[in-house]
Amino acid sequence: MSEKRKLIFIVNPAAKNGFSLRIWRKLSKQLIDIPHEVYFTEKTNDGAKIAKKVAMKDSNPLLIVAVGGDGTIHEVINGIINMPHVTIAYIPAGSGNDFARGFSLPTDPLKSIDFIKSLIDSPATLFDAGIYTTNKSGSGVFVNSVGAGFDALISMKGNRSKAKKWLNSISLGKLVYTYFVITELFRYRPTTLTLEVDGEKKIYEKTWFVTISNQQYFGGGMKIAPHANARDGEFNITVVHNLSKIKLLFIFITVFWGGHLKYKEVDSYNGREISIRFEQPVWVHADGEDIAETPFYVNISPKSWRLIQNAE
Ligand SMILES: Nc1ncnc2c1ncn2[C@@H]1O[C@H](COP(=O)(O)OP(=O)(O)OP(=O)(O)O)[C@@H](O)[C@H]1O
Repeated sequence: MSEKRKLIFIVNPAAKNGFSLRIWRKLSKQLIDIPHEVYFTEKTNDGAKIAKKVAMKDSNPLLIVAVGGDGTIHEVINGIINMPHVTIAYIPAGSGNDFARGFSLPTDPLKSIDFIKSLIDSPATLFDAGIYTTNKSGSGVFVNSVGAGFDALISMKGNRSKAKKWLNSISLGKLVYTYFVITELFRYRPTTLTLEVDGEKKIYEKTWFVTISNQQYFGGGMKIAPHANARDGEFNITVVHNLSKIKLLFIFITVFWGGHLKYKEVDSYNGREISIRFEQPVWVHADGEDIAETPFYVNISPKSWRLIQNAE
């Protein structure tokens, strides 16, 4: 069913080291004749707070467009989960863009505005989200993936790196992650992982990481979960365990096209309720944002948010 939506933009001016703001300045010129409101985030978690506030004060149909990277869309969806009058659209202006890839959206921000303008009042698609709960930092929503172990460590190191800012300014921000993969590989000690998936216990020795995916991509274009489907009411779980550092590096390369699944050290299956515990606490990320340490718990929230996705 088609509905008349109020258009709201939430812009993270800092995403990809200011690229997002430059994009927004260009895009806003194409919006002169369309009524809309704009809000700018100033710090972490503003995306969730602004989205929630806007959605709570207006019960009419809203189209909230997040402008920024995966962290920005992560925050905005956290603010509007389970609010049926809100539909989301996205302009990718960050360094990773896994959300745009995984939800089949245009990855060129300048093309996204035409896409959004043409579909502003068209029917939206309902998608699943994941809910994580940690012991120390409470709970939250994710739409791409959560992960614990080596991948979350690399994500944390990359997010905190000063070099990422500088490299982003010359569009080479992803190199930071490759650098940390290589340096941290020699320090990291894989440990025993205990998963409980829909009531079934699974123990993996020498585990590098576990990723629980709602859609296929993570880490800036790596196809970690080729079988993930954000509309099937399930997560796809990937465990990488019991392999040498050299083989991990080799498998790391194959993840870009999803070739890693054929190796015996990579386990992959679906699940809905998962508890994750490592022998020693390890880092946890949600949609590439650092959130906590293990243990934590994840469950699916089926069809809990709406996205302008395509013309069909
Ligand atoms: N005005 C601001 N100044 C500084 N940081 C901000 C501001 N607004 C939001 N943030 C924070 O910026 C962080 C990064 O944003 P985002 O993830 O969208 O961009 P990115 O890191 O460039 O892209 P990606 O996650 O796709 O690699 C988020 O954690 C967000 O909370």
